[in-house]
Amino acid sequence: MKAGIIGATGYSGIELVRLLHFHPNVDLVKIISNSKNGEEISEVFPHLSNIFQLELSTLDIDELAKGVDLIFLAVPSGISKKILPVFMEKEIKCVDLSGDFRLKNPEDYEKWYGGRTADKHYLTQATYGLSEIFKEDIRNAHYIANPGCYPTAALLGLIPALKNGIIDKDSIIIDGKSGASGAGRKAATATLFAEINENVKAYKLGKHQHIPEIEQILGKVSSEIINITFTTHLLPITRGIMCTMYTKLQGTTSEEKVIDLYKAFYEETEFIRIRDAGRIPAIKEVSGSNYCDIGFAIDERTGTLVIVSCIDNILKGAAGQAIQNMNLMMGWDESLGLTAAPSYP
Ligand SMILES: NC(=O)C1=CN([C@@H]2O[C@H](COP(=O)(O)OP(=O)(O)OC[C@H]3O[C@@H](n4cnc5c(N)ncnc54)[C@H](OP(=O)(O)O)[C@@H]3O)[C@@H](O)[C@H]2O)C=CC1
Ligand SMILES: CC(=O)N[C@@H](CCC(=O)OP(=O)(O)O)C(=O)O
Repeated sequence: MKAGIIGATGYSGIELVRLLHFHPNVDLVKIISNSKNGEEISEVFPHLSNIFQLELSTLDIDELAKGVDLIFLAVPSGISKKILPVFMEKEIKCVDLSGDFRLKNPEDYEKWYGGRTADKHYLTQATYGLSEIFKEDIRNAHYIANPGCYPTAALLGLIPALKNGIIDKDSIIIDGKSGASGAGRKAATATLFAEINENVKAYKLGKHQHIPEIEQILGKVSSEIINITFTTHLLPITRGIMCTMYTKLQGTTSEEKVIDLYKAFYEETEFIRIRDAGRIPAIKEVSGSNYCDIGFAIDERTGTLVIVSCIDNILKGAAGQAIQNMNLMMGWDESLGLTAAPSYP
């Protein structure tokens, strides 16, 4: 199958290039960049020297549509909503990594992202691609709204407890922490070395664009209105996300019972690893892989279940999950091209 990437020079885009080059069923034939038009990808990114050669070109939608079966859009939110509808009209399969097609309520998009949402006709055609939770919908989809990085970690950690009624839906607090690559490759003061090194900052308090996305999906799986408290922090590391989640338990239970429940919930999945009692995951234990590792602790004094969920933001939080969704859409094994173990340390 022939694939193309729009936004191949960004952090998610270049990770898609690396993963798709080694994917057994994909021929990566088009890589699009406005800023590096005409340059060889391995000249712009020397880590690909002697591995992958292809010239970057500017976006010509008609020409691109003629040459590929599937497109990945790895461009900023606000850009995809202008491009994806054109591919929808041409019935070319797409996986969009941006936030433009995730929120189904136009008012939410306007409030949290700013600007007008995509037309409803196109918005409703995009399937939310949280691979493990909406597998059957994704298998039948043509267009995927790939989840945000924080929502992937948070939702995979919360959904089994919420769906099984073991936590109070009104008591969800998510403490999210991300490496700097989550902010993308564009130059910005907030992600300068001198700003993040030996520092940790909280940001976008009560204003993060992933709040409505997490609430939308928790609401969908529980059929209830869910409001969360969500705070994000920037860590002095390159890759990785940790979401530590605090929720009140409904009644009493044990860590072993919670672990058994999660292991049963994710029994059929490839990339979720549920930790045994007392073994809390760390970012380094998933970095460079498509895994999401989840661990638990119960604070019996306060009746609180603490859930810790870790992913690599560029893999399971972006390019890795995008490929997992492509595999599902194409009817292939969902782990094709994604079997690398985490790189440690
Ligand atoms: N980084 C992460 O951890 C995650 C990112 N995402 C989402 O994935 C998408 C890509 O993110 P990321 O890789 O971090 O972003 P980057 O900022 O690293 O890269 C953005 C890419 O988009 C291209 N681009 C920028 N502006 C335009 C434009 N106006 N028209 C067309 N192309 C444009 C740039 O290429 P050029 O200027 O060369 O054309 C570049 O290749 C975003 O929507 C982001 O929200 C989702 C989950 C996690
Ligand atoms: C560290 C950092 O800045 N991370 C970004 C994650 C961006 C992202 O994935 O956002 P989309 O929803 O637009 O895809 C943030 O917190 O906004």
